[in-house]
Amino acid sequence: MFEPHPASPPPLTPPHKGEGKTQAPAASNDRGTASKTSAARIGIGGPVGSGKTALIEALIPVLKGRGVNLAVVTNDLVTKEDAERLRRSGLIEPERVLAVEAGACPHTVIREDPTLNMAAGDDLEAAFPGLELIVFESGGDNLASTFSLDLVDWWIFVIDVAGGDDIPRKKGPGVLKSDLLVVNKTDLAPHVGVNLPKMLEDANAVRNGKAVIATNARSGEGVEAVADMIARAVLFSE
Ligand SMILES: Nc1nc2c(ncn2[C@@H]2O[C@H](COP(=O)(O)OP(=O)(O)OP(=O)(O)O)[C@@H](O)[C@H]2O)c(=O)[nH]1
Repeated sequence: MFEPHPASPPPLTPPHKGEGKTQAPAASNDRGTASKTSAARIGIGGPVGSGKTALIEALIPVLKGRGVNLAVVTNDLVTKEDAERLRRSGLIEPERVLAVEAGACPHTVIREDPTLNMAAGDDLEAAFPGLELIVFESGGDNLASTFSLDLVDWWIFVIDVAGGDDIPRKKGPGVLKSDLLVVNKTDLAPHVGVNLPKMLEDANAVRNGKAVIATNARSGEGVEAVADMIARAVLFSE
C-alpha cells in the first residue's frame, strides 16, 4: 500500500556509473532472484516528444489512488529536465524522483549498460522501504530503443499519432518487442490526418497478440487501462 514518505528519508546518494547491485543495501533487489521485498521495475521508452513524461504524470495519481507505493527515475541527455518537471508537478514527493544524465545515446543507459539506472533504483529502494514500483523513463530516442531486462521487468513503448500513422508498419524494435505499445495523442488524429482505427489495427497486426492501448495523456483517456496492465503484469494486484 502507499505510504507517505518518511519525514527524514535517508540521504540519496547520486548514482555513479559502475555502481551496480553489489553495492546496494540489503533491501534492494536482485533482478536475477527477485525477492518479495523488491519493487517491480518498469520502463517507459519511445521517440522524442511522444508523451512519455505526460503519461507518467497521468499515471502517478491513478496508481497512487490505487495505493501503489511508487518512485520514478528519469533519463535525459545532459539535463535533469524531466525529473525537475515531475518534482515541480506536486504529483509525487520530489525525493521520489531521481534523474540519470545519460550523456550519450539514451538507449545506452537503458540497454547496453544500465548500471547507472540500476543504482538509482537501488537508492530509491533503500530510501523508501516498502516501495512497490519504480518507473524508469528513457530519454527520447528512436524506434529502435529497447530496455535491458537486467533493468526492468516489463516495459512500455510510447508512440504518438502526430509522429505518423506509418510508425507501426515500420516495425521498429520498440513497437515489436515492448510488453505494451501505447499510441498517444489520440486527440490530435483529426488534426494531422491520421486514421486512428487503422493505425491501431496496423499496430495490433505487427505485435503478435501483445497489448496496444490508445491514450490521450493530457485528458487521461486510456490511462486507467495502462494502469490495469501494469497492475496485472508486475504488481499482481488484479
Ligand atoms: N495533444 C496532446 N499533447 C500531448 C499528449 N501527450 C503529451 N502531449 C504534449 O506533447 C509534448 C511532449 O510531451 P512529453 O510528455 O514532454 O513527451 P516526452 O516523450 O516525455 O518527451 P522527451 O522526454 O523530450 O522525449 C508536450 O507538449 C505535451 O503536453 C496528448 O495525449 N495529446
